[in-house]
Amino acid sequence: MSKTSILQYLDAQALVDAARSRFVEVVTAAQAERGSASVVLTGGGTGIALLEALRDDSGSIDWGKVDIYFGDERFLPSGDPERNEVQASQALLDHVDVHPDRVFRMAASDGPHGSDPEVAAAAYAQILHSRSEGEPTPAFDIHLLGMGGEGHINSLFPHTDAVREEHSFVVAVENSPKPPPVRITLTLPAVRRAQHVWLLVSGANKADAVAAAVGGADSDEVPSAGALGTEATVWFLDSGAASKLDAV
Ligand SMILES: O=C(O)[C@H](O)[C@@H](O)[C@H](O)[C@H](O)COP(=O)(O)O
Repeated sequence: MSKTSILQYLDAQALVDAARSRFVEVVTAAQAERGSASVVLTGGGTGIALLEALRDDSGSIDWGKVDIYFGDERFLPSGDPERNEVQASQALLDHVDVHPDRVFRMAASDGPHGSDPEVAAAAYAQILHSRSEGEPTPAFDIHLLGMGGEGHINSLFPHTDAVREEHSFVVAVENSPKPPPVRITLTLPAVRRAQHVWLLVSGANKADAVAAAVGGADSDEVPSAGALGTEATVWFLDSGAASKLDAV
């Protein structure tokens, strides 16, 4: 059973700094052990802030030996500033020596798989399978996650087919309550393939969802409750996001 840790920080900056140094630790340890690492990036303000922090101080990470995946993507034309991969590139990927063949972006709506998000989702699932020697996906070293105020992670929102998906590892979402409406997302089975699942959550508006998830809510109600790593699940919280947790 994976261990869940709840780490509280004064503010979002301290949260991001702590996550950055742990990210460097885990990735460099994976590279020392097997020569490479695999990480899943997330969109959203806190997730992107972590990428910016890594750009400024990524320690001894050999970025050319990191496989980079995305937890979800807004299904928009390539280059659209709303796309997570565009924001991740501006924050980090354009500034470090990633290997272009080891960055796995989810398709754009004007990409090679056309305008059908289901086709694009299936194509990404195939990429994950092709990178994992017979397994459905790689055993990602780290899956980064932001969380919305109602507990969504990636593009998995409460009471949806996507959050209830138990078999597919990548699905299309066509009615996201968080704009834009059409997205591609890893599912909970995919999130749970990661050794380390990290939730980066800042703001008092998320405190209820944090308390519910940590308190054992059902993932259909609070999707982040279903985000569990095979080795460890870590909640990186600022004081606002942690403000509804019972005093220890
Ligand atoms: O594509 C997305 O929108 C993100 O993947 C989404 O899951 C995000 O992480 C949360 O909405 C939290 O976003 P903030 O950190 O900006 O609140």
